[in-house]
Amino acid sequence: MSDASYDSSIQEGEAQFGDYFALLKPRVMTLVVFTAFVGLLAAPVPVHPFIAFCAVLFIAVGGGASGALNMWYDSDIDAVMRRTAKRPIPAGKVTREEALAIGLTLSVFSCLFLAFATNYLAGGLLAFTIFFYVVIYTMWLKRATPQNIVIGGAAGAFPPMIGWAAATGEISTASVLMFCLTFMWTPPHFWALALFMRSDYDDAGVPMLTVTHGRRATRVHILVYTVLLAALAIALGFTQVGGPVYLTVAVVLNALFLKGAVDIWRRDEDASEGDNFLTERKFFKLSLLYLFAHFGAILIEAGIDRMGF
Ligand code: HEM
Ligand SMILES: CC(C)=CCC/C(C)=C/CC/C(C)=C/COP(=O)(O)OP(=O)(O)O
Repeated sequence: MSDASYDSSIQEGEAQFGDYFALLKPRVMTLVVFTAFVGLLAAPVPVHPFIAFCAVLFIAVGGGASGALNMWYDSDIDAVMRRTAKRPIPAGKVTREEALAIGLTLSVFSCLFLAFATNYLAGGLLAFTIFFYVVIYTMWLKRATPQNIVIGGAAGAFPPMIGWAAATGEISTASVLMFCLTFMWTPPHFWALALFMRSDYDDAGVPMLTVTHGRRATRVHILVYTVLLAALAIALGFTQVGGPVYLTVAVVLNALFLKGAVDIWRRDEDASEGDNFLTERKFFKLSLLYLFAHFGAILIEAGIDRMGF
């Protein structure tokens, strides 16, 4: 369970708007929201621009709310890890109680508003996604098993399905395919970060794969998941979400991603310190471009379909 001991260091009135905003994990959520936006616009039904705007806004707020709840629960871990020690709660800017209140309030409002602005399925899916990230991943899996990312990754894969449901009121094959793409992408995305963050998870006692099975096994896992991801991503090119533009993007990016995974796999542990984990850092950055480009291509394909080409 989380420890609130450092809350005593909070000085009243110190928190600024930026500290509360940081609770929402805005940088991570930009790409999450983009995938939801693509899910919404790729759906083959016209959506009024104002409704589309509201839907994306409420999904963004719901995603942010789940980030605040994650920071509330994980404040003990965040205080120990270098990467997260400056977050608003461990930095003493925001109390755990404030983060909990903000997270719960925004969660309830975002789900209700999305349900009323679009439909109950979309609102329900958003609620389930928040529940999955906060309760299943953060409170349970993250501290329990090295498979935390593999199973918990489902949380981050739901947003395109939420967007699609907001537009259509349905779950369809196309939206499930988008889910699968993000789901398979999450483990290599995260394990690369775990590799170059080296001792962080070790210090915090979080059973990430790097900690429980070691760095060598993590490199092998990255390669295996990247091969599976490449097969899936290219196969999607021949489904209803794909087309020539998507296929071109998928072939190029999967070739680069596979090369990155092989470079990581071949890495000599002793060289790690010397080149400052450049290989892993590059792969992590490439993972962000990878998902952005695939979803961008899905959006272009939907636009081409709609124009009747
Ligand atoms: C459960 C699944 C996921 C895990 C465990 C995970 C883990 C992480 C972690 C630990 C970071 C570093 C964040 C930081 O230092 O604040 C990160 C960064 C990032 N993640 Fe993920 N991620 C997941 C899913 C996703 C998904 C689904 C997306 C987008 C669709 C995403 C997009 C990003 C982006 C854009 C960044 C870079 C943020 C920055 O520039 O600071 N992640 N991820
Ligand atoms: C719409 C909606 C509800 C979207 C949620 C999407 C989602 C689950 C994104 C996951 C993003 C993320 C930063 C995970 C970090 O894991 P972590 O919490 O272990 O990372 P940390 O160590 O940086 O806190």
